[in-house]
This record gives sequence, structure tokens and C-alpha cells, in this order.
Amino acid sequence: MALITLRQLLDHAAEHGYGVPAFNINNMEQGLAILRAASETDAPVILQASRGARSYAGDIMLRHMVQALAEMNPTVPICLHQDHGNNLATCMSAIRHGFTSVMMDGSLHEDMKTPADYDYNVAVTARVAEAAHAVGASVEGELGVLGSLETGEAAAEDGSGAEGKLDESQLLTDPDQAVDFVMRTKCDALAIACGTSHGAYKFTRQPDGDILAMHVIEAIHQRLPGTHLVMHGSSSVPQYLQDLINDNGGEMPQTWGVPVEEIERGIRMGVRKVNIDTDCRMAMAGQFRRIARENPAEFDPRKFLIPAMEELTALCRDRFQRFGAAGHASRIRVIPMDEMAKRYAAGALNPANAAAKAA
Ligand SMILES: O=C(CO)COP(=O)(O)O
Ligand SMILES: O=C[C@H](O)COP(=O)(O)O
Ligand SMILES: [Zn+2]
Ligand SMILES: [Zn+2]
Repeated sequence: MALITLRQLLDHAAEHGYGVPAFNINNMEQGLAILRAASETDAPVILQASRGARSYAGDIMLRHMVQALAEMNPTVPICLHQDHGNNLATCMSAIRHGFTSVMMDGSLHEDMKTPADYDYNVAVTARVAEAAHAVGASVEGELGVLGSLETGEAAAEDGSGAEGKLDESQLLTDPDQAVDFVMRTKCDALAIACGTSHGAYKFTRQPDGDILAMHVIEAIHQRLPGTHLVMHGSSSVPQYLQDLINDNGGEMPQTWGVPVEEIERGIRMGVRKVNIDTDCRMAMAGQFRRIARENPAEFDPRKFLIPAMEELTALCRDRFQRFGAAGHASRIRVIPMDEMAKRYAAGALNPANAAAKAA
């Protein structure tokens, strides 16, 4: 099956009221494990590659890997998406290498550290959307800066994250500005800021409404019912994976992520794409640690990677089911990018139309 665009996939998810997990990948084993879960649950999937993943694996490897996954799993619609693109060149080179969708993250400047102003964000996102849509690729924009409402800081450990202290006006997306942003940029999906951040250390306690601002999502969805919302930093950092790591020699300080129930609530309020990287990393690394501790003489990488893949498959299976994506893959017929390009050119996919249709 040809790769699906983000726009077609999220339109389907909105029509049927489910959310699609977007799992970050860097290597073959992650791809195999995620697709095994997608295939078993009959769920469509978004595979996303960060700039870090692209330089780790190489664009040619990533493209052929994902094409191989598509060939091996002909019933699963797969979207290949650039995670946190930092400029036009990153987004265009992704499309050139077979990505069907890109995120232009104009909430930060090209260095992915300095918070950008609104006019910069609108201009760069609109420019990427115009170019991407011309060839039928989809665009995710971001309004608001990811970071913790407890500390006012973004996670330091990741490739993209603001430096310095952020105030509440930056950390929470303004619903009225969101309307203006979507209309002016024509992005297909909107990443919002509601107190989540990348990495394992999101919250110092079980989050409540003070530090995980789900009401912001609700307010945006009320004003933009036809816009697909994206939650970044959506790993749940489950206790069982913290225990798996720490029971096997790890030293992760106690931490809390985004409870899956909150994501389910978000999906009822228009969240259609749910970004998960940290949980996948923890699943695999936890099993690496367990094997290393239980069998210190082991040196065959497959003996580490097979249980790591099984742990990742189990995690993904759970998310496909709980987000409601299970059972939908076989109902989707992929629209080629050239056809999507024609629909953009005809104005059929303009945000105004989408909003009007949904109203
Ligand atoms: O948002 C993400 C990638 O863009 C991943 O978030 P996590 O670190 O919570 O998995
Ligand atoms: O956006 C954040 C993702 O978790 C990707 O992280 P990375 O840049 O380390 O690949
Ligand atoms: Zn992100
Ligand atoms: Zn359908």
C-alpha cells in the first residue's frame, strides 16, 4: 500500500472519533514492533522521524525501511511524518525522501531552542504549507511552546525544546490566536501547548488540571471543531516501565507522565494525533536492562532485541486499542498524494471549509 498522508488519515479519524498514535522511530526493530501491533489490531499508524532520527539512520535507510514495513503489512495505512521540522529546508528534504507529512515547528526558531514570535511562526508555517500542499503532503503547525507549568521549563534532554523560563502565555495555546493561526497558515493539524513536555520528567506528581491544562484543548476545539489537534509529549511514563528499568539496575527518579485516561479525554475533544516517543524508549531499554542483569554472559544482540520488541509491541497494542484506532486500518483506501495536491489546489481542503462543514 502507498503511504497515506496525515491529512487523509486524520480526516478519517475525526469522522470516526478516534485518535492515531504517532510513534517516533529510529531503527528497524522499532518499526517491526510498532507494525506488528498495528497489524494485529487493524490500526492505521503514524511513524515519525525527528531530525535526530534522520541523521541517526539516514534518509535513504528510513525511506526504504518504511517502504519495507508497508510492503510487509499491506493492510496497514502508514503515514511517514517529519517530527519537529525546524525550517523549510528540513520539511522539503523530508518530502523529497518520501515523507507524506511534515511538522513545521515555528513555535521555536531554527535552533529549536529560542521561542519565536507569532508573526514568524505564521509566516514560516504558511510558507511550508503552500509548498507541501502543492505536492499533496500534509503540514502540522505548532502554536504555543511545550514546557512544564510546574517549572516553566522545557525538557533539557531532547533535540527540540525551549531554553530559559517560559511564562503561562507561552505555555498555554491561546484559543483565539489558534483560529487566526489555522486560517492564515492553512495547516492540516495543529499542535497545541497544554503543559506537556518531551521526555520522562513531565510532572513531579500525578497531574491534575493545574499542571495538565486539558481545558485549553476543549476551548480550542470549540472554536476550531474542524481542525485536527495534536498532543506532543504524550508519553504516560507508566509505573511498570519505571519499575522494569529500576528493578534492573536503572536509576530513574520517580516521575509522572500523561495518564492514558487524559489522552482518551483529549480524543473526545478533537485530539487526533498523539505523539509518543519516551514510552517506546523505556519499553525497549527496560528489556535490555533485564536481559543484561539476568544473563550477564549474553552477547547476542537478538537476545536483547526480541524481548525489547515484544515489550514495545505490547505498549503499542494498548495505545491503538485505547485511542480507538483499532479496527480502522482495513476501512481506509489511500488517496495518492497527486490527488491530494489537486484537492488542495481546488480549495477543497481549506480550513475555512473544514470548519464550516463541521459546524
Ligand atoms: O512529542 C513527542 C515527539 O514529538 C514525544 O513525546 P514524549 O517524550 O512524551 O514521548
Ligand atoms: O521531539 C522529540 C522526540 O522525542 C525526538 O527526540 P530526538 O530528537 O532525541 O530523536
Ligand atoms: Zn514533540
Ligand atoms: Zn471510514
